[in-house]
Amino acid sequence: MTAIANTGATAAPWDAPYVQAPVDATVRIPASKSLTNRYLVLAALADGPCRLRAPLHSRDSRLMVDALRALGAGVEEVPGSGAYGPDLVVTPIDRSGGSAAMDIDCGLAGTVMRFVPPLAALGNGPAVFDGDPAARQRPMGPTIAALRGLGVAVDDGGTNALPFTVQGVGTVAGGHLVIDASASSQFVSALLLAGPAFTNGLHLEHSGPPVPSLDHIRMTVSVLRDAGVDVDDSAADHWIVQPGPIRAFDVAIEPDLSNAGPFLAAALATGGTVRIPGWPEQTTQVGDQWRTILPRLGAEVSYADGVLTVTGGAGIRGADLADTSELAPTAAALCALAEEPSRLTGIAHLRGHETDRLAALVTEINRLGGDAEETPDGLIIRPRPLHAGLFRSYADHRMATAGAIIGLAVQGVQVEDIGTTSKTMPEFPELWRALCATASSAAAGAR
Ligand SMILES: O=C(O)C1=C[C@@H](OP(=O)(O)O)[C@@H](O)[C@H](O)C1
Ligand SMILES: C=C(OP(=O)(O)O)C(=O)O
Repeated sequence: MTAIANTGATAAPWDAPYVQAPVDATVRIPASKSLTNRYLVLAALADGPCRLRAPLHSRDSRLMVDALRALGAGVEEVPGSGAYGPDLVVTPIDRSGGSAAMDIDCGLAGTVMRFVPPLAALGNGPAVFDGDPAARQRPMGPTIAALRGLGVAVDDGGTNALPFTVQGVGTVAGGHLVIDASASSQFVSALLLAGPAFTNGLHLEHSGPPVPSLDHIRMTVSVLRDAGVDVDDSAADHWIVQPGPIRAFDVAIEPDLSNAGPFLAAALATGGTVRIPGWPEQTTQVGDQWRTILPRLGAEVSYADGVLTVTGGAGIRGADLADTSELAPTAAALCALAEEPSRLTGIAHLRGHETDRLAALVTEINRLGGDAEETPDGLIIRPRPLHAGLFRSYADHRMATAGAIIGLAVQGVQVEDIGTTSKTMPEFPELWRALCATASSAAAGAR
């Protein structure tokens, strides 16, 4: 397994397929980034070997695998039945042994830069964390402050950001800890995942403006409970994790419902139909919100026998959408093609994602002639005809896929650095081509 470097913007721009007939496609989506990387972390701390079936194989998951290997976990690829690569068998970290200094490359993965430092604190010896240039811009202060609050030395050269060194001393006492997680839910998830391995467990309290992306914290609590960990999240902004073993597990990873978004969006952008098999009936993934978001934008959505089917109508409606978290760039692309104004709220923290997504979306939609505006906590997007041009990605996979969605309906859109989709879905260009091919076989001018 080799690390995938970010491709940067050096490759030639990608001609986004422009589709003149409705798509009619069934798309099998690769596994969830958020679930894969949570299960990898839990497996590294578990009380025995664990198996991840049909996991994600992307840049972010490989960075996590490499980080856990550096900390002493064994991760082996074994044949499985997933469509997108082997299963993973993880042998947990042996925490009784010493370890040498290690380097952890976080790339641009929030899950690696936030979830792994608490594990390094439980290790022995220094761990140096760094990542892509853009990673050094992402908020890390609450992770650094939390570790210090737990008695772990962190040397960040005074920057409150990557790069930094965590001095693992083998054990973390845990106990009550107050953090401000208003910039990212990942600050909470990271500490909860390591909490059962702290000697006294963890009582984590958030103090500050609201925590975003609460679905992702519910996912963390759910995977911990499934592994036998006692977590009390009954009081808002408090999470109490009892110390104890993380039970070894064998789990099949759900498809990434956030990454299903651009494909489902193609149904609206072309007036076609897209079916996603393997859609879980019950899930903690934020992407399940597509079932409620897309009808508000004018789609028909139905679910039967594990297949989500989305059919677009004659046009795209506008909507007010709150707390869309990582779904926002995809939703914004649809809103840019809509016939009515839309407002996205509750996403101020997207300024600290792979790039400042609010600024990036406004710049790129407006560069194509659109009418998008930043608000303190989101975006307003008004209808205005778009034209051909370059849609820049800012090393952000969801910006690249937003450009692809717009390109379906606007002739002559090029996307800079489509390879950046390898962060969570290396198969994107190939799956998108296959999706678009279902339209070219239909009668041109059918829309
Ligand atoms: O825990 C996770 O897996 C994630 C949490 C969210 O982070 P934020 O809370 O920073 O939005 C989400 O946007 C990110 O893509 C994945
Ligand atoms: C915000 C995202 O990623 P990360 O896990 O790097 O925070 C995302 O995938 O939209």
